[in-house]
Amino acid sequence: MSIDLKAAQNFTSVLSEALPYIQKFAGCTIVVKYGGNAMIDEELKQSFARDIVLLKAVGINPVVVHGGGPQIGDLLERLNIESKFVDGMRVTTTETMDVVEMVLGGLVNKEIVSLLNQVGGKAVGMTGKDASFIQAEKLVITSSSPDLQKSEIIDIGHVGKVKSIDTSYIDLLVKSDYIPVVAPIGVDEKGQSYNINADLVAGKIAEVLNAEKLILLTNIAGLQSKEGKVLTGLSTAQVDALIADGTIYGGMLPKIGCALDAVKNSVKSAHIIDGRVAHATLLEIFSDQGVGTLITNEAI
Ligand SMILES: NC(=[NH2+])NCCC[C@H](N)C(=O)O
Repeated sequence: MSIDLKAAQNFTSVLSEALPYIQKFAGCTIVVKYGGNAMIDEELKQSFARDIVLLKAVGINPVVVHGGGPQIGDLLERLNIESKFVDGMRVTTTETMDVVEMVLGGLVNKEIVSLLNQVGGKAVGMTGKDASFIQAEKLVITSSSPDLQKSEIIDIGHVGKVKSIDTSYIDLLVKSDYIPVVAPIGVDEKGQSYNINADLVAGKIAEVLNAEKLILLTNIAGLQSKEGKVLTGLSTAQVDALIADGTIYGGMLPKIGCALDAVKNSVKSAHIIDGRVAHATLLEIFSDQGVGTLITNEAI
Protein backbone atom coordinates (compact mmCIF):
# COMPACT_ATOMS: atom_id res chain seq x y z
CA MET A 1 0.00 0.00 0.00
CA SER A 2 1.40 3.40 -0.89
CA ILE A 3 1.54 6.24 1.59
CA ASP A 4 -1.01 9.04 1.16
CA LEU A 5 1.54 11.86 1.07
CA LYS A 6 -1.04 14.63 1.13
CA ALA A 7 -2.68 13.29 4.28
CA ALA A 8 0.72 12.81 5.87
CA GLN A 9 1.67 16.41 5.11
CA ASN A 10 -1.63 17.70 6.53
CA PHE A 11 -1.03 15.70 9.66
CA THR A 12 2.48 17.00 10.17
CA SER A 13 1.48 20.61 9.52
CA VAL A 14 -1.26 20.31 12.16
CA LEU A 15 1.21 18.90 14.66
CA SER A 16 3.73 21.55 13.78
CA GLU A 17 1.16 24.34 14.28
CA ALA A 18 0.59 22.95 17.76
CA LEU A 19 4.27 23.13 18.79
CA PRO A 20 4.41 26.78 20.00
CA TYR A 21 1.22 26.28 22.00
CA ILE A 22 2.48 23.06 23.57
CA GLN A 23 5.62 24.93 24.58
CA LYS A 24 3.75 27.99 25.80
CA PHE A 25 1.15 26.17 27.85
CA ALA A 26 3.27 23.34 29.31
CA GLY A 27 3.00 23.40 33.09
CA CYS A 28 -0.07 25.65 32.96
CA THR A 29 -3.51 24.89 34.35
CA ILE A 30 -6.51 24.93 32.06
CA VAL A 31 -9.99 24.68 33.57
CA VAL A 32 -12.51 23.12 31.20
CA LYS A 33 -16.25 23.35 31.79
CA TYR A 34 -17.75 20.25 30.21
CA GLY A 35 -21.44 20.33 29.36
CA GLY A 36 -24.05 20.44 26.61
CA ASN A 37 -23.96 18.18 23.56
CA ALA A 38 -20.35 17.21 24.20
CA MET A 39 -21.58 15.39 27.27
CA ILE A 40 -24.39 13.52 25.55
CA ASP A 41 -23.17 12.46 22.10
CA GLU A 42 -21.09 9.25 22.21
CA GLU A 43 -18.51 10.35 19.64
CA LEU A 44 -18.10 13.78 21.25
CA LYS A 45 -17.68 12.17 24.67
CA GLN A 46 -14.82 10.05 23.35
CA SER A 47 -13.14 12.95 21.60
CA PHE A 48 -13.43 15.08 24.74
CA ALA A 49 -11.84 12.37 26.88
CA ARG A 50 -8.95 11.94 24.45
CA ASP A 51 -8.39 15.71 24.32
CA ILE A 52 -8.16 16.03 28.09
CA VAL A 53 -5.83 13.07 28.46
CA LEU A 54 -3.68 14.34 25.60
CA LEU A 55 -3.35 17.74 27.31
CA LYS A 56 -2.06 16.01 30.41
CA ALA A 57 0.29 13.87 28.33
CA VAL A 58 1.99 16.98 26.90
CA GLY A 59 2.46 18.55 30.32
CA ILE A 60 -0.61 20.79 30.54
CA ASN A 61 -2.79 20.42 33.65
CA PRO A 62 -6.49 20.16 32.86
CA VAL A 63 -9.12 20.49 35.59
CA VAL A 64 -12.61 19.44 34.48
CA VAL A 65 -15.80 20.92 35.93
CA HIS A 66 -19.04 19.42 34.65
CA GLY A 67 -22.73 20.19 34.53
CA GLY A 68 -25.56 17.68 34.37
CA GLY A 69 -28.86 19.51 34.24
CA PRO A 70 -30.54 17.17 31.71
CA GLN A 71 -29.43 14.07 33.64
CA ILE A 72 -30.88 15.53 36.86
CA GLY A 73 -34.12 16.29 35.01
CA ASP A 74 -34.29 12.70 33.71
CA LEU A 75 -33.99 11.09 37.13
CA LEU A 76 -36.43 13.53 38.73
CA GLU A 77 -38.89 12.60 36.02
CA ARG A 78 -38.38 8.89 36.64
CA LEU A 79 -38.98 9.51 40.33
CA ASN A 80 -42.05 11.59 39.57
CA ILE A 81 -40.60 14.69 41.23
CA GLU A 82 -41.64 17.87 39.50
CA SER A 83 -38.92 20.18 38.08
CA LYS A 84 -39.45 23.90 38.64
CA PHE A 85 -37.25 26.72 37.43
CA VAL A 86 -36.91 30.39 38.37
CA ASP A 87 -34.75 32.52 36.05
CA GLY A 88 -33.28 29.36 34.55
CA MET A 89 -32.29 28.02 37.99
CA ARG A 90 -33.67 24.77 39.33
CA VAL A 91 -35.76 25.20 42.47
CA THR A 92 -33.92 22.77 44.72
CA THR A 93 -35.90 21.41 47.66
CA THR A 94 -34.18 19.07 50.13
CA GLU A 95 -35.67 16.14 48.21
CA THR A 96 -34.42 17.53 44.89
CA MET A 97 -30.98 18.22 46.37
CA ASP A 98 -30.62 14.52 47.23
CA VAL A 99 -31.22 13.71 43.57
CA VAL A 100 -28.84 16.50 42.41
CA GLU A 101 -26.12 15.13 44.64
CA MET A 102 -26.69 11.55 43.52
CA VAL A 103 -26.72 12.41 39.83
CA LEU A 104 -23.94 15.01 39.71
CA GLY A 105 -21.62 13.56 42.33
CA GLY A 106 -22.39 9.95 41.49
CA LEU A 107 -23.58 9.00 38.04
CA VAL A 108 -22.33 11.89 35.91
CA ASN A 109 -19.07 12.50 37.76
CA LYS A 110 -18.07 8.84 37.70
CA GLU A 111 -19.00 8.44 34.06
CA ILE A 112 -16.59 11.24 33.14
CA VAL A 113 -13.88 9.87 35.43
CA SER A 114 -14.28 6.49 33.79
CA LEU A 115 -14.24 7.94 30.25
CA LEU A 116 -10.92 9.66 31.00
CA ASN A 117 -9.44 6.61 32.66
CA GLN A 118 -10.40 4.36 29.76
CA VAL A 119 -8.16 6.39 27.47
CA GLY A 120 -5.26 6.24 29.88
CA GLY A 121 -5.88 9.22 32.17
CA LYS A 122 -5.68 9.18 35.95
CA ALA A 123 -8.90 11.01 36.74
CA VAL A 124 -10.25 11.55 40.24
CA GLY A 125 -13.80 12.73 40.80
CA MET A 126 -15.04 14.92 43.62
CA THR A 127 -17.70 17.37 44.68
CA GLY A 128 -17.04 20.54 46.64
CA LYS A 129 -17.86 18.51 49.75
CA ASP A 130 -14.62 16.57 49.46
CA ALA A 131 -12.11 18.27 51.76
CA SER A 132 -14.88 20.96 51.94
CA PHE A 133 -13.09 22.53 49.05
CA ILE A 134 -16.02 24.57 47.70
CA GLN A 135 -17.55 26.62 50.51
CA ALA A 136 -20.97 27.81 49.43
CA GLU A 137 -23.73 30.05 50.64
CA LYS A 138 -27.35 30.26 49.71
CA LEU A 139 -28.12 32.28 46.63
CA VAL A 140 -30.71 34.91 47.40
CA ILE A 141 -32.73 36.06 44.43
CA THR A 142 -35.34 38.73 44.30
CA SER A 143 -38.08 39.47 41.84
CA SER A 144 -39.79 42.74 41.40
CA SER A 145 -43.52 42.33 41.14
CA PRO A 146 -44.87 44.93 38.71
CA ASP A 147 -48.03 45.68 40.67
CA LEU A 148 -46.40 46.06 44.08
CA GLN A 149 -43.45 48.09 42.81
CA LYS A 150 -41.19 46.35 45.27
CA SER A 151 -38.88 43.38 45.20
CA GLU A 152 -39.64 40.09 46.89
CA ILE A 153 -37.19 37.42 47.95
CA ILE A 154 -37.88 34.14 46.16
CA ASP A 155 -36.74 30.97 47.93
CA ILE A 156 -35.23 28.56 45.43
CA GLY A 157 -33.94 26.21 48.12
CA HIS A 158 -30.50 24.66 47.99
CA VAL A 159 -29.14 26.75 45.16
CA GLY A 160 -25.84 28.26 46.15
CA LYS A 161 -23.05 30.51 45.10
CA VAL A 162 -19.36 30.12 45.75
CA LYS A 163 -18.17 31.70 48.98
CA SER A 164 -14.59 30.47 48.84
CA ILE A 165 -12.48 27.73 47.29
CA ASP A 166 -9.63 25.94 48.98
CA THR A 167 -7.31 24.70 46.26
CA SER A 168 -5.03 22.53 48.40
CA TYR A 169 -6.79 19.28 47.46
CA ILE A 170 -6.82 20.05 43.72
CA ASP A 171 -3.19 21.16 43.91
CA LEU A 172 -2.24 17.90 45.52
CA LEU A 173 -3.96 15.92 42.77
CA VAL A 174 -2.55 18.00 39.93
CA LYS A 175 1.00 17.74 41.29
CA SER A 176 0.65 13.95 41.38
CA ASP A 177 -0.52 13.92 37.76
CA TYR A 178 -4.16 13.21 38.46
CA ILE A 179 -6.92 14.94 36.52
CA PRO A 180 -9.48 16.44 38.93
CA VAL A 181 -13.10 16.11 37.79
CA VAL A 182 -15.35 18.41 39.80
CA ALA A 183 -19.13 18.17 40.28
CA PRO A 184 -20.51 21.64 41.08
CA ILE A 185 -21.80 21.03 44.59
CA GLY A 186 -20.76 23.24 47.47
CA VAL A 187 -21.10 22.92 51.21
CA ASP A 188 -21.66 25.42 54.03
CA GLU A 189 -20.25 25.36 57.55
CA LYS A 190 -23.20 23.29 58.76
CA GLY A 191 -22.54 20.61 56.15
CA GLN A 192 -25.54 21.64 54.06
CA SER A 193 -25.17 20.89 50.31
CA TYR A 194 -25.76 23.45 47.56
CA ASN A 195 -26.36 23.06 43.88
CA ILE A 196 -24.17 25.62 42.09
CA ASN A 197 -24.09 26.62 38.45
CA ALA A 198 -21.19 24.77 36.81
CA ASP A 199 -19.97 27.78 34.77
CA LEU A 200 -19.70 29.74 38.00
CA VAL A 201 -17.73 27.00 39.74
CA ALA A 202 -15.43 26.59 36.73
CA GLY A 203 -14.78 30.35 36.61
CA LYS A 204 -14.03 30.60 40.33
CA ILE A 205 -11.77 27.54 40.30
CA ALA A 206 -9.89 29.03 37.33
CA GLU A 207 -9.46 32.29 39.28
CA VAL A 208 -8.13 30.75 42.48
CA LEU A 209 -5.83 28.42 40.56
CA ASN A 210 -4.50 31.36 38.52
CA ALA A 211 -5.30 29.29 35.48
CA GLU A 212 -3.96 30.12 32.05
CA LYS A 213 -7.36 29.45 30.50
CA LEU A 214 -11.00 28.91 31.28
CA ILE A 215 -12.62 26.94 28.47
CA LEU A 216 -16.41 26.75 28.30
CA LEU A 217 -17.74 24.04 25.99
CA THR A 218 -21.09 25.25 24.68
CA ASN A 219 -23.67 24.41 22.03
CA ILE A 220 -22.93 27.56 20.02
CA ALA A 221 -20.27 28.44 17.45
CA GLY A 222 -19.05 31.27 19.67
CA LEU A 223 -20.16 34.82 20.43
CA GLN A 224 -21.73 36.38 17.38
CA SER A 225 -22.11 39.87 16.05
CA LYS A 226 -25.58 41.30 15.34
CA GLU A 227 -25.09 40.09 11.75
CA GLY A 228 -24.48 36.54 12.96
CA LYS A 229 -20.73 36.46 12.34
CA VAL A 230 -18.65 34.58 14.93
CA LEU A 231 -16.42 36.99 16.82
CA THR A 232 -13.18 35.05 17.20
CA GLY A 233 -11.27 37.38 19.48
CA LEU A 234 -12.57 39.99 21.94
CA SER A 235 -11.13 42.09 24.74
CA THR A 236 -13.07 42.33 28.00
CA ALA A 237 -13.91 45.95 27.10
CA GLN A 238 -15.38 44.80 23.78
CA VAL A 239 -17.49 42.15 25.55
CA ASP A 240 -18.74 44.82 28.00
CA ALA A 241 -19.75 46.94 25.00
CA LEU A 242 -21.56 44.00 23.35
CA ILE A 243 -23.54 43.46 26.55
CA ALA A 244 -24.33 47.16 26.84
CA ASP A 245 -25.65 47.37 23.26
CA GLY A 246 -27.73 44.19 23.61
CA THR A 247 -25.74 42.00 21.17
CA ILE A 248 -25.11 39.56 24.03
CA TYR A 249 -28.35 38.98 25.90
CA GLY A 250 -30.67 36.55 27.68
CA GLY A 251 -29.47 33.08 28.53
CA MET A 252 -25.92 33.78 27.34
CA LEU A 253 -25.40 36.56 29.90
CA PRO A 254 -24.63 34.45 32.99
CA LYS A 255 -22.17 32.31 31.03
CA ILE A 256 -20.37 35.30 29.56
CA GLY A 257 -20.43 36.96 33.00
CA CYS A 258 -18.44 34.01 34.39
CA ALA A 259 -15.93 34.24 31.55
CA LEU A 260 -15.56 38.01 31.99
CA ASP A 261 -15.11 37.79 35.77
CA ALA A 262 -12.42 35.17 35.37
CA VAL A 263 -10.44 37.23 32.87
CA LYS A 264 -10.89 40.46 34.82
CA ASN A 265 -9.41 38.65 37.81
CA SER A 266 -6.42 36.42 37.22
CA VAL A 267 -7.20 34.08 34.32
CA LYS A 268 -5.28 34.95 31.14
CA SER A 269 -8.03 34.06 28.71
CA ALA A 270 -11.52 32.61 28.55
CA HIS A 271 -12.74 30.67 25.54
CA ILE A 272 -16.36 30.15 24.54
CA ILE A 273 -16.01 27.20 22.21
CA ASP A 274 -18.20 25.03 20.03
CA GLY A 275 -18.57 21.79 21.94
CA ARG A 276 -20.58 20.29 19.06
CA VAL A 277 -17.37 19.94 17.08
CA ALA A 278 -15.28 16.82 17.74
CA HIS A 279 -11.98 17.61 19.48
CA ALA A 280 -13.04 21.22 20.10
CA THR A 281 -10.75 21.54 23.13
CA LEU A 282 -7.63 20.48 21.25
CA LEU A 283 -8.51 22.59 18.23
CA GLU A 284 -8.94 25.65 20.40
CA ILE A 285 -5.75 25.25 22.38
CA PHE A 286 -3.38 23.99 19.68
CA SER A 287 -4.50 25.76 16.52
CA ASP A 288 -4.10 29.43 15.57
CA GLN A 289 -7.76 29.86 14.62
CA GLY A 290 -9.53 27.92 17.33
CA VAL A 291 -13.25 27.03 17.32
CA GLY A 292 -15.01 29.88 19.02
CA THR A 293 -14.42 33.15 20.84
CA LEU A 294 -11.32 34.00 22.83
CA ILE A 295 -11.65 36.72 25.48
CA THR A 296 -8.58 38.39 26.99
CA ASN A 297 -7.70 41.59 28.79
CA GLU A 298 -5.52 42.72 25.94
CA ALA A 299 -6.87 44.79 23.08
CA ILE A 300 -7.44 42.55 20.06
N1 LIG B 1 -11.15 31.43 19.28
C1 LIG B 1 -9.93 31.75 18.95
N2 LIG B 1 -9.67 32.86 18.29
N3 LIG B 1 -8.93 30.94 19.37
C2 LIG B 1 -7.57 31.16 19.14
C3 LIG B 1 -6.74 30.24 20.00
C4 LIG B 1 -5.28 30.53 19.92
C5 LIG B 1 -4.41 29.62 20.75
N4 LIG B 1 -4.52 28.28 20.34
C6 LIG B 1 -4.71 29.79 22.22
O1 LIG B 1 -5.25 28.89 22.82
O2 LIG B 1 -4.39 30.79 22.82
